[in-house]
Amino acid sequence: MSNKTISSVGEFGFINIIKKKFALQRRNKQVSVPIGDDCFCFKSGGINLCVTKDMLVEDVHFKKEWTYPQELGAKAVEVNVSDAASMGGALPKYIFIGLGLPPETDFKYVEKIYQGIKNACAKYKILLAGGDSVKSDKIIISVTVIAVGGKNIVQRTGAKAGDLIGVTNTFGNAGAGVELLYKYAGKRKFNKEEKYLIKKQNSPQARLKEAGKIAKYLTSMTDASDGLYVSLDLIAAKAGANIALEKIPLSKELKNVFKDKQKQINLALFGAEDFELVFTVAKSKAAAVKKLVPTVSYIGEITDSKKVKYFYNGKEQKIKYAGFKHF
Ligand SMILES: Nc1ncnc2c1ncn2[C@@H]1O[C@H](COP(=O)(O)OP(=O)(O)O)[C@@H](O)[C@H]1O
Ligand SMILES: Cc1ncc(C[n+]2csc(CCOP(=O)(O)OP(=O)(O)O)c2C)c(N)n1
Ligand SMILES: [Mg+2]
Repeated sequence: MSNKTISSVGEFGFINIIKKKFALQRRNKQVSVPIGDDCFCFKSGGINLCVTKDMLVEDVHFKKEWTYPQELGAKAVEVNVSDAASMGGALPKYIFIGLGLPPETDFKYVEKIYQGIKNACAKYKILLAGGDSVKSDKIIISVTVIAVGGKNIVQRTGAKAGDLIGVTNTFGNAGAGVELLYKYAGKRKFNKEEKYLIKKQNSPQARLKEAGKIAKYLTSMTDASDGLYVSLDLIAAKAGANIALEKIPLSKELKNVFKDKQKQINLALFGAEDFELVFTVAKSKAAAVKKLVPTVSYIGEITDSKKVKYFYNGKEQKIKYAGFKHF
């Protein structure tokens, strides 16, 4: 036994250790996308089934004072549907809900979480298939979604030099929302633009339809749960990329509430939880993708430099990771 802590190993370090430990077990012909992508996919009866799990934990992903329980239930579903969307619009079919609840939790509160889960499941035609319920110190919602992959499964890997890097919509809103909540919740009222940013934090919407429309054109894709910077590292780091920071789309609300340009860029790169898709596409197909999903912006290009380089109006900027860390 070593005396290392999980913090010193880090989230990604820990996942890599697990991947290695189970390497032999993964050599299986049915597996089409192994551990390490947004979903695990395996072939069954000629179709690809895609499975994903994401959790929401009180005081890590939300605070009870900041979020309605309905929003929480719906968000727990949306963040998982977002992982299915990232595989090229895999259609979510079944959901399992693991709940950890402090015994003194108001029953009405739990019912409202389930109302949120039900609303989101109805939106995507997902069937509740089971779960587990246990006592815990904090509220935990652990969701597993099983989805049916489309004809084109899109993985995080696959980007080629010369491909354009696209995003489905604006970045930084959800991070801005949570920053406002930390600073001002319970202290003062929020204005309309601030409320817009907070809504983006509490009620993210998976880009499932968009993903399905454009999947056949894409060479790689992921969803930006950990922020645009991490997503770009995931899809581009092995090849390399040049990113034009001034091209990252920002909402007018973000620009009005946070006037400083550098702050806007930091929120876009490191704010996280926007659940927009980040993808790559051959240049010749980029216009077709934009036509299908008009909110798409192209923010850079894949290179063969093995590094993600950032530029602002052509001038290179050194950017260091400054985002959320679980451990
Ligand atoms: N505790 C764990 N045990 C096994 N696999 C894990 C664990 N945590 C994360 N993973 C896997 O590591 C990969 C990356 O996880 P994560 O960064 O959470 O992805 P996502 O942002 O799509 O939720 C995924 O394949 C996920 O299933
Ligand atoms: C109370 C509170 N504090 C901090 C945050 C910010 N936050 C929590 S988790 C997270 C990163 C994304 O969550 P994770 O569980 O890593 O998602 P995954 O990549 O697995 O989909 C961020 C930015 C928040 N949403 N709420
Ligand atoms: Mg996850």
